[in-house]
Amino acid sequence: MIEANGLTRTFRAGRQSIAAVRGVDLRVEAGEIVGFLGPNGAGKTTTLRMLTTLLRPTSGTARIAGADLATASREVRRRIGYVAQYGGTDPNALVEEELFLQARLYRIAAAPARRRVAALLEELDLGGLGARPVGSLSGGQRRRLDIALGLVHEPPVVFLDEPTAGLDPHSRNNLWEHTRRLRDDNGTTVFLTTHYLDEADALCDRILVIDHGRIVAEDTPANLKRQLAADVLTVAVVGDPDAAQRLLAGLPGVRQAAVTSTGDIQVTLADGEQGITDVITALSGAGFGVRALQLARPSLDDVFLNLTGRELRDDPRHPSAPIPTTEGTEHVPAR
Ligand SMILES: Nc1ncnc2c1ncn2[C@@H]1O[C@H](COP(=O)(O)OP(=O)(O)OP(=O)(O)O)[C@@H](O)[C@H]1O
Repeated sequence: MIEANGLTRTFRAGRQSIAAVRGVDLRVEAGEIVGFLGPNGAGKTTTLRMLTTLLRPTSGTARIAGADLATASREVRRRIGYVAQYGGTDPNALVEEELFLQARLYRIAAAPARRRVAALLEELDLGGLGARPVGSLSGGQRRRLDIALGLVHEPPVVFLDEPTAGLDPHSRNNLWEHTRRLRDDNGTTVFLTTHYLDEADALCDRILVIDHGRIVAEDTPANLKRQLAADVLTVAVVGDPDAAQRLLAGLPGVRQAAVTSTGDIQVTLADGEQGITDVITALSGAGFGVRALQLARPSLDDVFLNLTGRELRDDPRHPSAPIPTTEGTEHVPAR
């Protein structure tokens, strides 16, 4: 559904040449939800702007929903929805007017446009808000309107730029639910950028990590965690911890075993779920009792740090604690 080869963009800033995106290859299948992550300045926005025809690549090619970016950019625009980080909607316009206008801009005739608006209001949980001025919506409602505006022409692919930035946790969950539904009910392909690793983990089938203009990793969240960060098991044994440590250090699947200052044994495992069984079996076979066990699974933060040497959330523009919106709670209807 999205295929890019060697996508490159260099900017000129005075005498300087800035290689923002340096040969990005990517492939997104129909119906996938793919998260595009990277530290500040990594090249996410530049890539997104190229894929959505807003910026011409310096070199490289891409096809979106079957249309070539360079030779059929108008067709690309027709086949994609793009939800920018800051929607430019007039705050005084009414919600349904905005949607209707957008539908008309896509040359949808008046009667079907009205039907489409009604369906979208329902789909994105905005029923009853059609006659409200856009400026009166809460943060979560506003983001859902932005998404509805991007979906008016029923595009098979939608690009979301930081869809939940600044929303409170409840509104973020609600938006994830809507994004999943887009894919599950309509088969829409979703390509999104995010600064929230928990969002990428919870929502995305696959993650692409970009750093210094190049893709440095791509896989499912689970595989990335397995490959790039380890599970750590802390065991408290009844018996001599040094002897237990020597025993555990020799087990297959154990990368490292060390006795901590409190006399526990910290075991780094390639695969925590399998490893925990092997550790217990080996300890009890050698006559050690087990007083306590604790397994720490890696997070995408660990993966990210390993890959880029940087935290994803070290930018004050993207605080780790989401800024609450005026809306306290939003109802996610049971499905
Ligand atoms: N119009 C421009 N002129 C010059 N340099 C630019 C321009 N746009 C982006 N850059 C540079 O290209 C690099 C990549 O920027 P880009 O905005 O794509 O990163 P990003 O990953 O989206 O970052 P952020 O998370 O901060 O939004 C940065 O070094 C940026 O300063």
